[in-house]
Amino acid sequence: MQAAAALAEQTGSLREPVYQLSNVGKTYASNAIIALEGVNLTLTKGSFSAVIGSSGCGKSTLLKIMSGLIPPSTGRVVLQDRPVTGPRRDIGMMFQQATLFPWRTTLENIVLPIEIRDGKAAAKAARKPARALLDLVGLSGFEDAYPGALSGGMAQRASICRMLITEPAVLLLDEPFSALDELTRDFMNMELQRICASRDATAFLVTHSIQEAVVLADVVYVMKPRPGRIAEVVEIDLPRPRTLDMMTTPKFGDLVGHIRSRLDQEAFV
Ligand SMILES: Nc1ncnc2c1ncn2[C@@H]1O[C@H](COP(=O)(O)OP(=O)(O)OP(=O)(O)O)[C@@H](O)[C@H]1O
Repeated sequence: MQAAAALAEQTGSLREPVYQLSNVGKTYASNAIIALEGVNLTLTKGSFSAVIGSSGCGKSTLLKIMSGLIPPSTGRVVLQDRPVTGPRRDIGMMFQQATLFPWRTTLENIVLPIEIRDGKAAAKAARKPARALLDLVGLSGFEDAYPGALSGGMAQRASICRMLITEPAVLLLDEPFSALDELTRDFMNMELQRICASRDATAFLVTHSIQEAVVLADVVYVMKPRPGRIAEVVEIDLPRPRTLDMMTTPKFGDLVGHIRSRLDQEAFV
């Protein structure tokens, strides 16, 4: 019992649920494809979850439903006790590309969600917290730089700030560093862990990399296609903070090997 309680604490399952999906399914009307079936998952406060699966297993569909962009065909999606029926202020999103506007400075890009939501005066007031976020992600001094002058990693740091400025309850991360080179990606993953821990953020990551899922997540959801479903939930009981050195340990290798064995091999390199 004690061991179970310790594991539950480590994986965050003793903390309050933030985001809950119950029996979520999606059938696209245009082609009658069952993209998702019977998906159940709970994200607890401060937890980091990852979803991995071969191409076409429904990861994007799941993320679109979670972000409120498309409705599920069946089931319930609840964030902070309220059903998700469309895009919401308390949902933060980050994509593969930073999608910063090139004609706005870094600071102006970061406060843009506030400007759209609450107007120019509110965006001006948000400059102070935006500067604090730039400091958090190591971009102090780049407030007035235009995106063209930022590296790929720096641009993604700026988009982390833009995601965090509205203080979302959950962060939905769609392969945020997959366009970066491997070294930068590893480094940014460690940065993401640090930033999430410092804000007690609840995060959900879609990735094609088993290593990335294992090094970052408390829980990895392994998906399988036709119909898209969660085939296994793997708890990652590695200590925190995670380090890149951990990736060379036998325990890490065992976890990666286990997840790999559950996936359709042909979709992974
Ligand atoms: N808008 C849509 N209309 C019809 N079918 C769709 C639509 N979007 C996705 N699908 C189908 O749903 C299934 C799941 O697709 P989805 O894009 O969610 O998978 P994925 O795991 O994100 O794939 P990938 O890793 O290649 O991005 C696929 O069979 C796909 O063809």
